[in-house]
Amino acid sequence: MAAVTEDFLRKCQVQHNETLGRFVVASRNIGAGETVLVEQPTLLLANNADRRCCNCHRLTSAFCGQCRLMPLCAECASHEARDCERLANLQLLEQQVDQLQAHTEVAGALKYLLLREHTESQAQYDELLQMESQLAVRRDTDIWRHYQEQVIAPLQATGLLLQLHKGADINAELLQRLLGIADINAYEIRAPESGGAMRGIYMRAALFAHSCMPNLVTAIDEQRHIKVYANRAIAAGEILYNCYTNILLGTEERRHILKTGKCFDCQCARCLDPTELGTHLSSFVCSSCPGGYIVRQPETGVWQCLLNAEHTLKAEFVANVLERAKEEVFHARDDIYRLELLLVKLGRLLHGNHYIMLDLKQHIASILRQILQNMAHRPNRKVYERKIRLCQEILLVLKVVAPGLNRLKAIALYELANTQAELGRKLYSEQELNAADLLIELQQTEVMTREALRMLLYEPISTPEGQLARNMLRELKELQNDMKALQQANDDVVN
Ligand SMILES: C[S@@+](CC[C@H](N)C(=O)[O-])C[C@H]1O[C@@H](n2cnc3c(N)ncnc32)[C@H](O)[C@@H]1O
Repeated sequence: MAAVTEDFLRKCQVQHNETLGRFVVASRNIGAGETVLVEQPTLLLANNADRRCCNCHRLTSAFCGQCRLMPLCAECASHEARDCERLANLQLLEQQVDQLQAHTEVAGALKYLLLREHTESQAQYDELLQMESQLAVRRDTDIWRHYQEQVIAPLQATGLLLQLHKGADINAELLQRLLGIADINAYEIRAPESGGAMRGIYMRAALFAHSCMPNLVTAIDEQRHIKVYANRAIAAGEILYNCYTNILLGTEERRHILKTGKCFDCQCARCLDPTELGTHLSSFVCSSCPGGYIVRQPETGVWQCLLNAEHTLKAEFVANVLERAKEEVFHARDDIYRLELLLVKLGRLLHGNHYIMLDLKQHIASILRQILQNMAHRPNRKVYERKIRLCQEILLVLKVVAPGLNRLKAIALYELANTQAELGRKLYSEQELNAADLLIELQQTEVMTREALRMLLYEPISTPEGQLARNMLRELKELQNDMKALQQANDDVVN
């Protein structure tokens, strides 16, 4: 595969303005689901503080026996030969090697620097240097000082830099720039171990601007190729937006992540609307007004009731409640009774759609899924109904903040469809539903499953969502067979 597919060149145009820096615009109409870009990573990096094998990317504490500077796990015999050879040729004393090995983040910086060591990768390095680093904003901040201590000082102290190509040019400023480029532009990608994360630098995919209501979806497959596709129809001239944060966080949290991690203030429609487009993902309950909700006014930062502006909350109180709520959610993890109690308790303070309430609901729904999958638990009707309700509540919010094709929405819809079908079958087997009623239930399941499948069709096959889409297709066929059999049974009864 070419580093960047033709799609990008045919459908996109890179522009520049004061606010966004470089950004991407659709140069022609793009249909929902249409691919905008498929790209290989230029660099794969461990998250700061993780040490990963530079060949297989598993966590490791071992180093390559040849170059001694790149992490290499016991199962991998070698890594990229030209890099290994280049590093092995450096004149370093044992204690200097020890010093470099002791600083985990040095390996990531070396990956950048190695690009400028080889003529074949010089162009990539030059292109990389054009990426946004937010050097001015990050200067003298905590992360700046951290990199100075953990990466720059060891590289300078050991004299390694001076042995590289035009080594005298590699000063602290250049290194901060390279490290900033990784922080500002990298995509989080799945690491080999379950639940682990690492980072990938994709030079074209990094150009998309951010919105909390994006018009793009990104998916990263097993080979770590990124695929970017439209989540809705996009007209020529529209800016293409990705979402750099979790879409189900509240405005203050999303903006905090964007400010501290990516160094900008998001001004999208969702961030500027105190009710978050009516979802109330950040709203508090007003204890004085029945049905009143307290929201943060973006211009003043004041937390005010929508029904009576004199009813306010102090920002410190809000921050305190949220901090304690997050702690309680964390401690209640996996305990469905504690989670349900917490939902009731927090529901007195937070809107039912508040992002912490949604997080709780997602936890409870996933525990219920496990209970329902294990028939030994003999779940009763209430368990099914509870899960159905939770899925519906989560979906209501997702439909607003993620109106187009969206993985989370697809999964929630599939969960809902499945649970409804299971409940229908259970009631039928207990003779509480007749064949005609079950048929109606299954017809609804079919509609929902098709809709969920439609949203996952564009996912690369080797992603978990791509696999889910395959399973859904199989289940849809089984469902259609069941429906035919039921229809037959029903017709026989009627005739
Ligand atoms: C991943 S880079 C995007 C490409 C970058 N604009 C460039 O010129 O290389 C992220 C940076 O783009 C800018 N940016 C992206 N989305 C933005 C937005 N919605 N509002 C303001 N700045 C944004 C910020 O400077 C941010 O640090």
